[in-house]
Amino acid sequence: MELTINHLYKIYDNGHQALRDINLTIGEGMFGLLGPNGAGKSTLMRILVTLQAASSGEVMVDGYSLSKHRKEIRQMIGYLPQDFRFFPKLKSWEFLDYAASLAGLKNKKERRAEVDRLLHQVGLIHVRDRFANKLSGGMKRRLGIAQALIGNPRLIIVDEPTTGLDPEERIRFRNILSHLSNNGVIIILSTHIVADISSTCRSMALLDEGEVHYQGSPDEFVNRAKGMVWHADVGFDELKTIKEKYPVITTILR
Ligand SMILES: Nc1ncnc2c1ncn2[C@@H]1O[C@H](COP(=O)(O)OP(=O)(O)OP(=O)(O)O)[C@@H](O)[C@H]1O
Repeated sequence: MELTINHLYKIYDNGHQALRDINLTIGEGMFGLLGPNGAGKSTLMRILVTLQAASSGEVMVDGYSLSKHRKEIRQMIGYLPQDFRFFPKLKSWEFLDYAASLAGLKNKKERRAEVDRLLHQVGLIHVRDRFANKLSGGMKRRLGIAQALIGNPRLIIVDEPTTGLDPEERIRFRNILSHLSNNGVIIILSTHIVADISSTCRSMALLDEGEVHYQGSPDEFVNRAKGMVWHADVGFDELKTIKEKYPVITTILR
């Protein structure tokens, strides 16, 4: 299983160039995509899951071309979008059951078994009867990843799943992904948070203003940055000034 991105560009209708000549080769395991707000991470992810077309360039997944074999590639994909919402008034298991039936699991008994397997996998079996929109933030993200796992996808794309989670839930979520990544699948994790990547990903890319600025191992990335990285809580105006003076690796909106 391999994903290759060659000379990918995205220019929005308003002329904004969101991706510029992206070239990446991503193998099995967990791949981290790091970058500040507006770097182009979600744009890249939406292109990879076929929700949005690139302006030019090519993506190959396991020998299939994204432009020519959308159907085949869609069958391989599990996706947790950044702004994932649940239907109100559905219990956790009902939500997954509905998502599984949309995904083509017609047999009711098999579907129920699959739903319980997924709930176990993400540590939510004890809240299977709780309404999905009443779960904690971390539980909601785990239910989101459970829906992304329906049909055993081989390419799992997760867009900023840990933003806003407390440290314990963040680690729990990372561990679920890390565990999944040992099964011959590709997991692409987009995040603002360096620790999400350094603790779990085999390789990574740093994206900023639509361009790849680093590609390689998280260890090397952290080593290169040692002694040169600062953390600061700043307002929008101050951030502008800082950006003019220093390279900003990542930003988190509070
Ligand atoms: N539909 C659109 N039309 C025009 N510009 C867009 C559109 N969607 C996104 N953009 C712009 O493209 C750039 C990249 O956006 P994108 O959402 O991919 O960034 P991101 O790295 O995911 O940021 P965040 O972490 O804030 O979600 C941003 O400057 C954004 O304003």
